[in-house]
Amino acid sequence: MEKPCILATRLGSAGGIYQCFAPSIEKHFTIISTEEFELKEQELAGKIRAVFVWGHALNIDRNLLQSLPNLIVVVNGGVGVDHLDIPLINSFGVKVCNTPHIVDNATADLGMGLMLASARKILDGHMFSVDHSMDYLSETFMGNDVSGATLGIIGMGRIGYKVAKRAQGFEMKILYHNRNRRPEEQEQAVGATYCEKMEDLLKRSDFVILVVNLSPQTHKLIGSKELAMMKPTGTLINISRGLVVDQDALVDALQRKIIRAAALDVTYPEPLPRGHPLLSLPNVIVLPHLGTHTVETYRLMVERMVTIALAALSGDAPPDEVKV
Ligand SMILES: O=C(O)C(=O)CO
Repeated sequence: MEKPCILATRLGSAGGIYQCFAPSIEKHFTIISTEEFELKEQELAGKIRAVFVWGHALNIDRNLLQSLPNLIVVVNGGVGVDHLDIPLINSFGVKVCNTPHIVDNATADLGMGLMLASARKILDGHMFSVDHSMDYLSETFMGNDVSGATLGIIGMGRIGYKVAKRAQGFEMKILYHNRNRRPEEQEQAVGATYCEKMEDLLKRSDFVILVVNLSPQTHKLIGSKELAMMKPTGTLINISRGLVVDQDALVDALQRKIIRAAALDVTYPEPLPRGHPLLSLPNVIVLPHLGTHTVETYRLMVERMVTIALAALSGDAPPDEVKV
């Protein structure tokens, strides 16, 4: 029997780094890459039952949805679905699902990695080892302690909580700010103290990590006013979405030494264009949104995406449907 088709961004492209995950999809589906779809839209459109999407790689707009009459489900690899117009997709009778839980550890690990890399000048040290262009004893390499420092977590959902667990291992003092306070036993389990006002957290933290979803409430949540509340020795770490921070305000705060450092997995746009001021500032680390990028996490994520698509196609309620 002919397998149903899925339209997959990134995964399908020949030789793409995600090619190694294709076999678990191909057990059940034929993968149509976006490139192939563009070339043979007339022939393929009616066969596509699911779309697998990672981030902004595919714009699922009205035109695309109109061209896929038999589409049942859009499955997002990762938790954040701010790049998807869910009401529009649903208006075509198509469900949207994501893969929460699976990405939590990898994303929390990366947050810790950014904090350590920034505080301990790990990238500067590597650059020195490569080209010896700096003085080994220069203050460039003089870092700051993570152990014992105060970490402020803004957004205490699943990933924020995982960050807290890790920070506990580093004997950090942990503050958090969240729409809803966690039950006392959960706070105690990771030694986290609730700050009802974000301002308190900003003033008291050595490291502030952003772990919120992007929403109208969190859009540019951190601007010049909030940055000015941070300690001059403070570091901002962002593993949520670029747009949670006003990037111009961040550049200004770093240039004027209002805060000491920033470590960003996410920016807008992604990647930042060459020559962007954040890329040439000292004390700034910018990654190209690597939060979930581990072989193990991608393998689990792709398997989960297959499970979701199979459920949706068989008419069952798919797991992890995102409802708005
Ligand atoms: O899961 C997601 O949405 C992420 O962006 C993790 O970095």
